[in-house]
Amino acid sequence: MQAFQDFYPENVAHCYGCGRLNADGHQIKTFWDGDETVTRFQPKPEHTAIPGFVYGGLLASLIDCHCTGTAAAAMYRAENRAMDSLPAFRFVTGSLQVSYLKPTPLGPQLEIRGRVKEIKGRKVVVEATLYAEGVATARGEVVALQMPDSFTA
Ligand SMILES: CCCCCCCCCCCCCCCC(=O)SCCNC(=O)CCNC(=O)[C@H](O)C(C)(C)COP(=O)(O)OP(=O)(O)OC[C@H]1O[C@@H](n2cnc3c(N)ncnc32)[C@H](O)[C@@H]1OP(=O)(O)O
Repeated sequence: MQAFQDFYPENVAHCYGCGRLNADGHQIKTFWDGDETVTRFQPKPEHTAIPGFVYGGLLASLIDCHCTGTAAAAMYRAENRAMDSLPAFRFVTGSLQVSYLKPTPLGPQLEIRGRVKEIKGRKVVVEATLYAEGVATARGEVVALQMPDSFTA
């Protein structure tokens, strides 16, 4: 099954968090699960904050890219379009808010689940919860905006 990120056009597929063409990046993969979206990610030992626990910046990055991917997929769904149809929707982060609820243990695979809160014009608001072994350890919200033309290099 193809992930949302597998549909990103080449010129927006280098993001450190989600770009499939960024060999050194996280290359997250996000899928629909009913009305929710899900990403699973295995942190590495170098993603340490305090020994035994995951660095919060990584968690923010996972939530960020999970939500921008969800925003793009949700816009396709709202318009009843296939994700490989043109023109492509491209989203960037307007704002990213993260609350760290509990320390996130380093070791288990993490699961991020997202839900679309609002679609309005070029804006999609997505909320996400990050779980370690079924326990919610972080929660976030992203305001994703369709990328203006000025963003392309
Ligand atoms: C699946 C198939 C694939 C298809 C293909 C997909 C490609 C998918 C590529 C992904 C690629 C990786 C993405 C990674 C995530 C980053 O790491 S992206 C990098 C970090 N983000 C940035 O650098 C963004 C920099 N900021 C900007 O470029 C501009 O400020 C923005 C965010 C585009 C907004 O500017 P704008 O479009 O002129 O916004 P504007 O028209 O003023 O406002 C529109 C609405 O958004 C709201 N808004 C605007 N800015 C903000 C803000 N900063 N905070 C909150 N709300 C805001 C406004 O209040 C307004 O809301 P309403 O009044 O309509 O309710």
